Amino acid sequence: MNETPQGHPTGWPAPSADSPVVGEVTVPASKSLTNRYLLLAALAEAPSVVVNPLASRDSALMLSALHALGAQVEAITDWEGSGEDAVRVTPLTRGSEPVTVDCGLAGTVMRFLPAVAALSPGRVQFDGDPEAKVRPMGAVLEGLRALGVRITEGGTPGHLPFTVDSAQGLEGGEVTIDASQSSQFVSGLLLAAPRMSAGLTLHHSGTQVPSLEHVEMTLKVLADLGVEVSSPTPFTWRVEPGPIPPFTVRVEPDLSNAGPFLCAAAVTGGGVTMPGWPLESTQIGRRWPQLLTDFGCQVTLTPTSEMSGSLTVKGPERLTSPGTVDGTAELTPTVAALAALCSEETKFTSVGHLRGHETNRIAALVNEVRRLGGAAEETDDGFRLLSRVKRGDVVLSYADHRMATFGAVLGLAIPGVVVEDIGSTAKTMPDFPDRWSALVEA
Ligand SMILES: O=C(O)C1=C[C@@H](OP(=O)(O)O)[C@@H](O)[C@H](O)C1
Ligand SMILES: C=C(OP(=O)(O)O)C(=O)O
Repeated sequence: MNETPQGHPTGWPAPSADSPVVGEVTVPASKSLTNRYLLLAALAEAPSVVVNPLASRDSALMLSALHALGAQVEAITDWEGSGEDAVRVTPLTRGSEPVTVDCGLAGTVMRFLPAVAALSPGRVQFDGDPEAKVRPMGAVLEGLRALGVRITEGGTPGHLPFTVDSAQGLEGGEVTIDASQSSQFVSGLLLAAPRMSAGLTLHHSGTQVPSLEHVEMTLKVLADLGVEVSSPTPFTWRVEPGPIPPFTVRVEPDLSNAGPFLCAAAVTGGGVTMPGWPLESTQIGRRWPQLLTDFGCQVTLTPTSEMSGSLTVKGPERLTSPGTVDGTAELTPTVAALAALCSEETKFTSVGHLRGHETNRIAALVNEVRRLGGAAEETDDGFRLLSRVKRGDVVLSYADHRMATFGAVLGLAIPGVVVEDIGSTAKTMPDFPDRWSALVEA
């Protein structure tokens, strides 16, 4: 194991592959879908059941927050003999006493729950990890203020911590925000909108919303539960007011977290199969088959039921860069691991908002590629990977699960990679090290 830098005395020696990685793997449920369903269950008319929810730090933070806001949460094992776990959520009823919500580092908690908190009278204090206090929150707070909610900020303006204080609940109506820094600003307001007495018409004032797939996911989840939603013009969304009927839903696997496992085949010339791949999905990870093909992999999806299929990725002898990778949002660190192993240059565009993710991912990726002997530089809307990484070293994680898995993927191809904090993967996949070893060391 390599020496780690001062202040990081331990680390996770990433397994390196001396032969192609071959195997079958499944991944836990989607973070984005789990947290949307849990939130909407807490706003529904009667108890709802979320089957196969993600069990990770981000979903635990969502459950604790909904509980603090007055929802009851019950874990069910072997739901109806299916062998799968589930959570039953009894909708929230708020008392008037002040409550605190710990957002940890979860964007879906810090951006989605302020509007939920504002639906009922009372004060809710939002706080989170030190890394969360630099993630942008301004558009959520300004949007709520424009809807009549009192927000008191306790730190840097436009950031955690803050208090949401709603005297009468939320009437809704019409509001304009700038969601250029995160699609979660849009989703957060839309998810609470059915319970606003006038519903909500939301306009985005900028030219781009990053990760629009996640807004599409929000609209689809609402529509599937019977809420009337529309997008009369680009960057305007309308959610009609009305009850959310109780529901039972099964959560899809997390296609973003599938990425590192599929990349294990890509970077070792191996073959990885993932059963249960949804044939249709609103997750941005649906882009993996195309992305992997663009880097020279052979990808096949064989339907095994009406809903899902078996996805197989076969890695090439040598990865080749597609040149430009555009708008990959939360997939970017994993795609960057592929690009960092290509001899050709790769330009990542329309991902400038990653500076407001779990860490400044643009700076983090450029730093870590350079540490491993590659050349990289930041651009306004992303970064360029200019030459291949050459040697193993410590890969810092910056408390970011996707930087940790970036290190894991590189470690397969470059011996001597040590991931500084593999524990950061607990955000969305607490057993990542075991799943990784089971696939790559089999
Ligand atoms: O709504 C969601 O569940 C998410 C939206 C995206 O946020 P950004 O638009 O800030 O990238 C994504 O990166 C994040 O991991 C999850
Ligand atoms: C950006 C991410 O998370 P969050 O939901 O905290 O924004 C991510 O998971 O890559």
